Amino acid sequence: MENAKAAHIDELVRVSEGGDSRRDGIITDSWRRCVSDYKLDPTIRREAYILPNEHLRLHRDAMDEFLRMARFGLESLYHQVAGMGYVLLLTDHNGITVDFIGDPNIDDRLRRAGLYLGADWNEGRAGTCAVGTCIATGEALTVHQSDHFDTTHIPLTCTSAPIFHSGGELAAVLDISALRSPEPKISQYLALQLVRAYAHKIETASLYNNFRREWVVKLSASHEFAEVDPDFVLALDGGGRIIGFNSRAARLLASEEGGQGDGGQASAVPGGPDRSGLLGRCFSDFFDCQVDDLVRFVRSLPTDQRTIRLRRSGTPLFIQAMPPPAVLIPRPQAADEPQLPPPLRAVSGGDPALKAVLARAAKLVNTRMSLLIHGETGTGKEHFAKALHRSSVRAGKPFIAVNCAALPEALIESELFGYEPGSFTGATARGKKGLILEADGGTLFLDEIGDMPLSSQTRLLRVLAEREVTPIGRTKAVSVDVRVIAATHRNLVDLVKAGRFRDDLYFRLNGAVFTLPPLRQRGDLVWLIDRLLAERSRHDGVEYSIAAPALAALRAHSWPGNVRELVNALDYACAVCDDGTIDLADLPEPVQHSGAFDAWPAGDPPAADCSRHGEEEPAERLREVLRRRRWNVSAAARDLGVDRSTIHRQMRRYGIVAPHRQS
Ligand SMILES: Nc1ncnc2c1ncn2[C@@H]1O[C@H](COP(=O)(O)OP(=O)(O)OP(=O)(O)O)[C@@H](O)[C@H]1O
Repeated sequence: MENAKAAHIDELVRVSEGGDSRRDGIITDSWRRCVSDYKLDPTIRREAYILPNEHLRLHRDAMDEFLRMARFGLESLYHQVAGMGYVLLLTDHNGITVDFIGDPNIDDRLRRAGLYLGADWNEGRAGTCAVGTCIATGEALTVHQSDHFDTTHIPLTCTSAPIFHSGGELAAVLDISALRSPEPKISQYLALQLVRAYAHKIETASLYNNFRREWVVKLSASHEFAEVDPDFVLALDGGGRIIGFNSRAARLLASEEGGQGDGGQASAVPGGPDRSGLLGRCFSDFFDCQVDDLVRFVRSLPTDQRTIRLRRSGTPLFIQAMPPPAVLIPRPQAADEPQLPPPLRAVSGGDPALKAVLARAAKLVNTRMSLLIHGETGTGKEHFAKALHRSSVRAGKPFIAVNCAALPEALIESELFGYEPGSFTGATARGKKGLILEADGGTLFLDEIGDMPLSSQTRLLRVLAEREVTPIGRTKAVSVDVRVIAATHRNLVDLVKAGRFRDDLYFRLNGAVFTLPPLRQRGDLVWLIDRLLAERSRHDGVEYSIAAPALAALRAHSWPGNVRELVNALDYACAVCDDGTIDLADLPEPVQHSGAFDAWPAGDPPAADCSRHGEEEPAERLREVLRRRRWNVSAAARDLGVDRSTIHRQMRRYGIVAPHRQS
């Protein structure tokens, strides 16, 4: 053994003085650095150095989030090599071991060898070693037995790979080491491939984590792997500029710049990723694809047809583009907004027309006045009536809803007013209380009141005027305390004119008329989608989210069935989507096909979609996105999942002018 050490020192001295060596160049270069740069003396043995706990804590704290994220990668790798005598180390960019997994049965031996938490493997202190030399070169490598500079470490075999931050700086080193191993260095070849693969996984996971709110482009030579395990990953800002990359992407683009076009062989370019040149460069400088075309790739093109080419080498790559998730932020209540009772506040996300309706309704919740709600089918008339009821002092009493259009004319009176036992043919022996009396103390909601027969209207009028009901077959009236809220999608004035609706009933009802806007005019569609999905998530125990193209299609749809249609569309989408993410293809056909991508670029959105009170909200939203993206139209288009021409058209429509174009 002593002879072996002496021979090792001889070799070190000879090589560091410029002599030949059969070792890898990366090892002999490191030996020479150790002697000339770090002034290490090969004849002096240095034991492994373990940092005191308080110093180690500082190193760990500095990379807390990264450590949490990398831990899963470490554990999966350890699982792969369990029982083979390996220890896993994760060091920071200084070579300090900040995480470690090893066999606790040999804890003491590992600690003595420096294969332990807190060990310092910087090349300047430990000499040539896998971690230190990996830090010095940016390369993955194996430092096997006598490759080590310091004779203390000669028994070890250590293999390391670098993990880079998304901007190219070294973040950490992943190392897999063993106290003993077979003599030939080739025995560590698989360890080298494994450690490279896991370093790549951790690096890419960290990139996804850092750029959750930006475009992430995944590229691979194989379409099957482009989604699940891409080689090359880039993060782009809204303007299509590169704001992050994994090291394979950096190597690929660096080699493309150098004209070598290595076709994506990740390890072909020595020296680690290009740390300076990529950030801020345009995606389209490197690929034959304008960044605006990325939108196309998140749509329904089959994965095996989603290819782009590197501009210089022409190498084809399969692409997957992940748009930023839709930003669904509930609007905070402005300080000057009137305080609404919570059930009424929950009806709107800030649509101006609806806000005015709710503010007026809040003042009337506890009056005895009858109310009339007008609005297209599915606009939420009953929903609003319930919110009024829940906001009132009657909240603890019944809310009885009657659909006048669904009740047969012959039954409407007996259902509403009730009857005495045996008062008419077909009457039950026990009689019936009637819905109006059922609602005593509470609210009676008469849906589709325009369909109520004239005779019933007369009796209803009496209930409203005299606050009493006379059940069929009874002579004496029963007093009743109900708040009547009626609703209709019809024009009651036209019905009055046609003699089909009593004018005195109309006048009694129309003291307080609320008109609910159709969904296509509401400016709080995104809020409503968010709210409905949150409800659904709570109900199903699944966290639903919505992809930008799907959101764009929902925005572009004209919603003839109003909120009911939206509820149904989202129910359907939640049922068919995978992993809780609603994509364009998960929406019902009619919604998909009136989506922004199909309908808007060809022409303006339907004029009816933006009538007066609906306009403020989308205009403000568009202005906000443009401001956030510093008036970069392409970036705003990508955020909203539409194309640039749509944004320009919408800007003209709402009179929005970028500050640098204002005269
Ligand atoms: N603001 C809202 N928030 C959540 N869900 C809503 C909202 N408004 C309406 N809905 C839902 O939309 C659907 C239709 O609402 P509702 O039945 O109240 O409409 P309507 O105008 O009374 O319909 P119709 O005229 O056909 O009777 C219901 O499932 C309701 O729960």
